[in-house]
Amino acid sequence: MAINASADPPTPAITIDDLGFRYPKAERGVLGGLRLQVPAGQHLALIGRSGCGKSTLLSLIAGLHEPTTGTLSVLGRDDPAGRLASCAIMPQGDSLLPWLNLLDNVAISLRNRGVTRPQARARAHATLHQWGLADWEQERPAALSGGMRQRAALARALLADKPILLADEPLGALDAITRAEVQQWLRATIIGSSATLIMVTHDVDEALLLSHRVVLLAEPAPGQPVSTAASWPGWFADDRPRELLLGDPAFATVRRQILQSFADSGFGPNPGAPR
Ligand SMILES: Nc1ncnc2c1ncn2[C@@H]1O[C@H](COP(=O)(O)OP(=O)(O)OP(=O)(O)O)[C@@H](O)[C@H]1O
Repeated sequence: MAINASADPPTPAITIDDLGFRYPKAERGVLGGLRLQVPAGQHLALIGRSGCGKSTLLSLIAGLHEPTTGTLSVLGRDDPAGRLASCAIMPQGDSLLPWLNLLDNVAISLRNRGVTRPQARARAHATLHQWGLADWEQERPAALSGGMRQRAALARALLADKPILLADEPLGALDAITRAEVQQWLRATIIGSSATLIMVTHDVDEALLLSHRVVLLAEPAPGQPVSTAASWPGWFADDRPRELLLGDPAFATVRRQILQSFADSGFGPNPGAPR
């Protein structure tokens, strides 16, 4: 990941101003008064209680929904087609196609961009090789571990070569040990990507490890639409190994602050949520 070293402020890839959104026929809005700027190349982690609107926000950015109020632009385009054209989407789960082998699952991103089948397969093979998955490229997703599937899904999303990657709980289905391994691997792998990443996660450590900034979405008061409640710097630019970062007292302090803010945001429907 290139760190912007110039004195100029980084160009925003995504600008969200006073955004509100209500699903058709819903009694109340999901999001309201939301403001957010994501500089190009930044990794942003979105956290918030279940049902607070994180996936909805990703869909809005990708042009799959339209704001009810306010504005939202992606690389200067506010029309849905223009927003969608800039975004690769990694939905919850790995979303690999079960009837295709790994090679064709990854190659599909390039085929969608008009690349010929042989060329798409050659590039997919090179990527799978680079990511340690080439030995499994003829296997179907069901024959692979969860960690392998997630890596393949990420390879597919990155090969789409879009400037913005929207990932909805990309590691959510993994067990704790595999998840830690994939987090470490991801830190090393996406370091060279210039993509702007917006990632939803329920894991505060993961949010801090994989992002430059962590943003909490929460209701400002009970029953009100969710907005941006707070944000903290993330640790993605710190290249120390994951275990060292987790043991760093400064990291632990920010993690505590985030968990406290999360607890204080407990107006939502979660049973037993602290008030
Ligand atoms: N298609 C839809 N129509 C109506 N309401 C919806 C629709 N999709 C989501 N919602 C509602 O919008 C709210 C936000 O949902 P969303 O999936 O964005 O939350 P989330 O923060 O991503 O949740 P989670 O962390 O559990 O995945 C929820 O109350 C949900 O029930």
